[in-house]
Amino acid sequence: MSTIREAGAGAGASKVMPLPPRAAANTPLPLEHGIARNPGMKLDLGFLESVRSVNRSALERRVATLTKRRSIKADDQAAWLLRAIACMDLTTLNSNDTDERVRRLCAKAINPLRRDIVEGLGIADETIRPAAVCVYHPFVATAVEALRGTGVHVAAVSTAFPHGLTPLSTRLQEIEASVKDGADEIDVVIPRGLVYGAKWRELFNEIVAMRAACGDAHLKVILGTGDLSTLRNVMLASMVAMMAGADFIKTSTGKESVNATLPVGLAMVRAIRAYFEETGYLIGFKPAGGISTAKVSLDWLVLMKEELGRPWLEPNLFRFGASSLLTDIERQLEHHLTGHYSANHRHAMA
Ligand SMILES: O=C[C@H](O)COP(=O)(O)O
Repeated sequence: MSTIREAGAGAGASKVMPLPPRAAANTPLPLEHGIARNPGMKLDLGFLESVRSVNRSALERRVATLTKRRSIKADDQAAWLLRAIACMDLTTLNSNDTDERVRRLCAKAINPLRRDIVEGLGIADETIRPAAVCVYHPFVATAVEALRGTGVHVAAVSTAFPHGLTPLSTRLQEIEASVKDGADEIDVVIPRGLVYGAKWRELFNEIVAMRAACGDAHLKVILGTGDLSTLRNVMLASMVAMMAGADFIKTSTGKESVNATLPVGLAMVRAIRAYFEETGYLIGFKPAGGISTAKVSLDWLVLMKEELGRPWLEPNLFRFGASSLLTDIERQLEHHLTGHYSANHRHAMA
């Protein structure tokens, strides 16, 4: 039987960026899991203006180094894949979603791995589940009911997902309705035009209002990076979202023609680091869209570990937004145990 070591303790564990010391100097607000919630700050236009350009080839080189030179093998890999499940927002955002489909997805979230795999891995006494199920607003109440008492959060995509193009008042009402139905995480999408027009103040004010509408629900701000044209825009939009009080910044809706990519993710992660160095607050990161293989999920985990450190391997600071990743992870874990791959249809819907 395999022995599972804690993800982050084995391969890929070297050269972790030490956390800068400023966190201890702050006295931020208490929050569940011991992470202080980002209260936001004043919009710092001077900082934004100081960001001239972002070096794409340097980011690409860094990503190549991280993903090619660091491979995670065997038992370490199984542990990291279990970590990927724990950091997952198991998602369905389709035009043909139904209550029944959402209930099935919630059942999968409660038991993400087949019994024989759980027993084979020797983790029957552990509870490994995705961090959240992510749905459209009409299915929030269904998901809340199906997941009650399990510890799995319910995330709703709000604010005219995936484009963000309705009046702000309508988008705020959407958030309030999802919170009222029981969503404790709200994924909002920004109107990309505010970024093209460098309307940073307007973007900031919108996100501040969204954060207020969320109340205690956590706010994930989706940038739609595939639409933002430049890495500088990605960096600036990331900073504005964090200054406005985002708990997480998220790459994509999954509906853009280009979704989560590692170099763009790295630019956002560097923005998280800069915000941390400025304020002492730890902001979460959620790559989403097109992350469907176990191998790619490992690349993202290594990136987080190497760039930000161990705290960003926890679900309170890192999530995958993914609709089909769990299926491949389950297949890889079965392969780890048996040496064989089974067909996708042998794994319950994810
Ligand atoms: O926020 C999550 C994404 O919409 C999921 O995208 P995906 O279906 O490509 O995994």
